[in-house]
Amino acid sequence: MFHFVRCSRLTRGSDRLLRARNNVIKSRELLLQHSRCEQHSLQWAKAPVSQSTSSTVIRLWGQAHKVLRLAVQRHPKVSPKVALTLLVGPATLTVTARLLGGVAYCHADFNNNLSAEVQVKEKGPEFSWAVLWEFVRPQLLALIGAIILAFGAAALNIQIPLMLGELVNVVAQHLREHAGNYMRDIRAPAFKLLGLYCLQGLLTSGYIILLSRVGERVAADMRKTLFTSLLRQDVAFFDANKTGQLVNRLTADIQEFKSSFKLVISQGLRSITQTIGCFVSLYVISPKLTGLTVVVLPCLVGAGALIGSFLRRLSRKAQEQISKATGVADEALGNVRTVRAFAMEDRELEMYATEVEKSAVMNEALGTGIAVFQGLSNIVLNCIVLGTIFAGGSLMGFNTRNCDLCCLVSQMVRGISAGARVFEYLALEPTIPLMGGGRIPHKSLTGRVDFMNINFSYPTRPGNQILKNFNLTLPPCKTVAIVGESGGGKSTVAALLERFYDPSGGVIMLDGLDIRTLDPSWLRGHVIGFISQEPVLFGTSVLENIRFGKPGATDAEVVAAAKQANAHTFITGFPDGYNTVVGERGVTLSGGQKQRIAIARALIKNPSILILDEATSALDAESERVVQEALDRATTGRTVLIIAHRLSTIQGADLICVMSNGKVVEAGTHLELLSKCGLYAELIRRQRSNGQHPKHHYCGFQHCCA
Ligand SMILES: Nc1ncnc2c1ncn2[C@@H]1O[C@H](COP(=O)(O)OP(=O)(O)OP(=O)(O)O)[C@@H](O)[C@H]1O
Repeated sequence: MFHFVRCSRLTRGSDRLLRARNNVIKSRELLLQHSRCEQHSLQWAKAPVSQSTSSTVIRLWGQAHKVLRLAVQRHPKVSPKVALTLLVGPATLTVTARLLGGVAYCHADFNNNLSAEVQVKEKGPEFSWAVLWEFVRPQLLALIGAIILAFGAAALNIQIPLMLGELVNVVAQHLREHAGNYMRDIRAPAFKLLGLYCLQGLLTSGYIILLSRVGERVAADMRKTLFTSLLRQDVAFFDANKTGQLVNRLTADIQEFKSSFKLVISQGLRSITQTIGCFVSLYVISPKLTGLTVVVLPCLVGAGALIGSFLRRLSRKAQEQISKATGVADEALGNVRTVRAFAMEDRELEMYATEVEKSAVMNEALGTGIAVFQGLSNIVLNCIVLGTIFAGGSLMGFNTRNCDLCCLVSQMVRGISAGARVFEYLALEPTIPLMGGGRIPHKSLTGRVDFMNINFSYPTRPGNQILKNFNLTLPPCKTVAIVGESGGGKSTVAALLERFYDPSGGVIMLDGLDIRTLDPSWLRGHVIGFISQEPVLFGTSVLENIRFGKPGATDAEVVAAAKQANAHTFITGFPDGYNTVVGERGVTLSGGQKQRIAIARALIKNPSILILDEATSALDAESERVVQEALDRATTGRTVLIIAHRLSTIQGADLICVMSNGKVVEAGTHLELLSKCGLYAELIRRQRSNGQHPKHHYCGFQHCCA
C-alpha cells in the first residue's frame, strides 16, 4: 500500500495519477477497516459446506455495511464507486473462495459419509445427463419453482447491502449534519429493509422446501430404479458382486448424489446470482478489470479442477477400502452363528480391524490432500484479493475495477462421480430377461424336458467347463435323479433348467420348445418348483412365506399347501399360527420345519416340474421321514428332477443318471445300474464304507460284480 502512495507521489505531475493517489489514500483506510470484513468473509469461506451460506452472506454484508458507514463518516467525500468496488470485489472473491473451499470440504464430507463400494476399473463409471434428466423430469415443476425462489432470494441478497447503504447514508447524514427529523428520515429505508429481510427469508424457506422435495423424490426414484435394475440382473452378476457392496450403492452413493444435487443447485444458484450481480455492478464501473478477471479465473478454475480430480481418485480408492471393510463386517454379522460355532470372533475382528485400518490410512491421505488443496486455495484467493487491491490501486486512476466470477464446476463433478456409480448399475442390461416370451397353456403342458448337447462354464470362471456335451431327458410325470461325484455339476443342471444361466452350447427344451423362447417369469413362477437343501425363508410370517410361491393366493390355498407339505400341524401348534414371524432367514424354525414350509411354498404354485436339490440331506432321521412323506405326496403327477448326494434317497426314481466329467455316463433304474457294476455301484460301495448307505437299501447290491 505504501508502495502505491510513493508511486503516486512520484507521478504528482499527472492529474490522472494524482486523482489515483488520492483515491488510493482514501481507499487504504477503507481497506484497513474492511480487513475485518475480509477476515470474516474468509472465515466464511472456510466454514463447512453444510453451514447456511445465506446467513453468512448477510453477515458478510453486515460487516461491509459497517465499513461503508465508517468510510462515509471519516471520508465524506469518498467516491461511492470506490466504496462500492472495494466492497463488491472482495465479496465476489469470497464467494469464489467459498466455492473452491467448499469443494475441499465436500470431499471431507464425502469421505465421512461414503462407504460405497467402487469397483476398481481402468476407467471409472460414466455419468449420463440423459439418465439424470429421466429422474429430474417428474420433479421439473418443483425444481423450476425452487430455482425461481432461489434466484429471488439471491437477488435480494444483492439488494440488501444496497438498501443498507441507503440506511447508512441517512445515519451518516444525521451524524454529520445533526439536522432534520432522524426518525422520519430513517423510517422509510428501515421498513424497506425489513420488508426485504422478510421476503428474503420467505423465499429462502420456499426454495429449501421445494429443493428438499425434489432431492428426496429424485433419490427415492433412483433407489427404486436401481433396486429394480439389481433385481433384474443375471444370477452371474450376483456371483461376481457382493451383496453388501450392492446395498452400499443403494444407500451411500445415492445419499451422496442427493446431497451434491441439492448443494449444487442451492449454493450454485446463490453464488451465480451474487456473482452476476457483482459482475454487472463492476462491469458498469470497470469493463477493463472485468476483462482481466475473465482471463485469470478460468486458469484458477482449471487448476482447481485438476487438483479436485486427483482428490476424487484418492477418495474413490478410500471408498473402495471402506466398502471392503463393510463387506467383512457384513459377512461376519450375516453368518454370526457360523462365526460363533467356530469361535472365530477374534479372527473376524482382526480381519475387520485390518481393513478399517487400511481405510483410515487412505482417508488420512485424502484428508491431507484436502487440507493442502484448502490451504493452497486460501493462499491463491488471498493473493487475488491482494492483487486486486494492488492492480486496483494503480488502475484506479483509469476508473477501472475488478470483479470475479464464481465457478461451480468442481462441486458439480463431485455429485457427478457419485451419480455415475449409481447410473453404472442402472445401465446394466441382464442377458436373461426377467420376463417376455412364449407360454405353454397349462392344460397342454406335459413337463417333458430335454437337455441336448449342453456345454456350460460359469461366467465367473469361463475357463472351467462344467458340462460337456451333456444330454438328459426328463420324461413327463417321471422322477429322474442325477448322481455323481461332488462338484460334478449336478446342481448346475438344475440351475440351467431354472434359466439362472444360459448354456454356452446346446439347447434345453420344454415340451419341444427351446426354453430361451419361453417367458422366464412364467417358467420360474408357474412351471418349476424348486426345493433346495437349505431352504431360505424371509423374515416375515409363515403365511407370507408360503404365499411367496403364489402372490395373491388365498388363506385357504396357503393352508392346503401347508397340509400337503406336512406343515399344517406344527404351524397351528405355534401360538400365532400362520402369523408366526419366522425370524431372519427362518432362524426361529427347525431345519425340518423350514424345509416343510419351503415345500409348501413350492407346492402352492402347483408346478409341473419339481426340482429337489437334496431336499432332505440336512435333516435328522425323524424330520427326514416327515419331509420325505411330504415330498412323496408332492412329486406325484409331476416331472421331478432330484439332485442326489445321498444315494439312499433315490432308489425309487424312474431313472437314475450318473454324471462324470460333465456328462451322463450311466443311466437306468437302481437295480439296472447296480447290475452294471459301473460308477453307480462304485458310489454306493463308497457310501456304504462311509456309513452313509444303510444296509436295507442294498437291494440287489449283492449281485454286483464289485
Ligand atoms: N456360481 C458359480 N460360479 C462359478 N463356479 C461355480 C458356481 N457354482 C458352482 N460352481 C462350480 O461348478 C462345479 C459344479 O458345481 P455343482 O454345484 O453343480 O456341483 P454338484 O455336483 O452339485 O456338487 P455337490 O454334490 O457337491 O453339491 C464346481 O466345480 C463348482 O465349484
